[in-house]
Amino acid sequence: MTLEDLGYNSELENYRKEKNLDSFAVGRVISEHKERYIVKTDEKEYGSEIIGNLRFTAKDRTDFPAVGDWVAISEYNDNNALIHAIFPRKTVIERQAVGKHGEKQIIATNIDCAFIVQAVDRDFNISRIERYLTICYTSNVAPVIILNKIDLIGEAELKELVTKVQQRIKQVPVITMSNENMEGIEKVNEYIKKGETYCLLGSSGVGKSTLSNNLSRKSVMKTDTISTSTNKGRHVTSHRELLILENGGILIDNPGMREVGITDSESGLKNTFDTIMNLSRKCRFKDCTHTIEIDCAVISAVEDGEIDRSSYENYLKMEREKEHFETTVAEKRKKDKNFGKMIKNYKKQNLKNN
Ligand SMILES: Nc1nc2c(ncn2[C@@H]2O[C@H](COP(=O)(O)OP(=O)(O)OP(=O)(O)O)[C@@H](O)[C@H]2O)c(=O)[nH]1
Ligand SMILES: [Zn+2]
Repeated sequence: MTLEDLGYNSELENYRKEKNLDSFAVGRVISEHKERYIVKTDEKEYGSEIIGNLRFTAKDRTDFPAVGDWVAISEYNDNNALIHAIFPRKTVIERQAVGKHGEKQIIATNIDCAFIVQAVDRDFNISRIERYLTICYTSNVAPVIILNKIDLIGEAELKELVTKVQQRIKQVPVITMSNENMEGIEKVNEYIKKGETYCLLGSSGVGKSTLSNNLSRKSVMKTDTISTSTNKGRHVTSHRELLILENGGILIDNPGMREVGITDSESGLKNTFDTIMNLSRKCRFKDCTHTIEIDCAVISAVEDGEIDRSSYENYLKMEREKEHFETTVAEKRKKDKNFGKMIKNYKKQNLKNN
């Protein structure tokens, strides 16, 4: 195993030299659980935590390591290491943090290409594909659509589904496959290049784990857990979330990939709904919301059937989610600022009184 097998490249090596990180070892975060990280190097895996300085300078959760990150570490015993620095992230897939409005949570970093997996039976839903697509475009991750479980439907039905997808989503490759009879798996493999990192996005039950098993050398997914002793004498067991695939690609399979909410996804929405975006230039009002305005080019196009109505409705829904996220962030900032002011005044007051 070399670092290159894990996706290390000259860009990262240049950064290491530039920042004088030569005295540290380099590894990739392959799992995270409650601020304990498993970092894989070319030699072994370490249970790791971050150094105090990294914690104190962190502005929010996104400054903490995440699965997929490259990190500089120092070994402090055979099994454990300290994380001193996180290398710059090429891409970041993040979502609205569960239960914490206006906060982001990183799901995985440094992903080159995402497979958006959907099953052709009950799960099939183009709006959901558009949602994952928006997430990909927001994070600069190249998308590929996989329609799985094609063994469950007939050829004609499949053809119809593919046409439907391609009518609404242009310029994204669509692969049809089955884990059951292995049809189409080789088409998935064609997209996987050595040293590049991939992930599977999709709802529960669409066949992601089965597919990653089929793509990886060994069936390690659900069976293989690793146990790492911590400095506190505890044992942490965690699933490996990063796999090396048969043809040298790296696959991140992370539980967070199942439900991914919209954050500040301006660029993602623009790319996913490019037809709507292009048309909106023809609306009478510059700030047209394409809902109630007169002379709205988007509404006209929906009425003429030029834009699919469910695609339009999906766009409006995600736009609202995006706005909700942004408003919450703005309100939070204001609150934090007011709180900061209060502390400052309090300190001033204290100085005066003493
Ligand atoms: N008929 C059929 N069943 C499949 C196919 N792929 C997966 N399955 C079945 O679908 C079920 C769910 O598959 P998983 O691979 O666990 O799905 P998942 O997306 O990983 O689900 P989560 O782990 O909950 O996110 C299992 O019973 C699989 O055997 C397929 O191509 N055809
Ligand atoms: Zn409009």
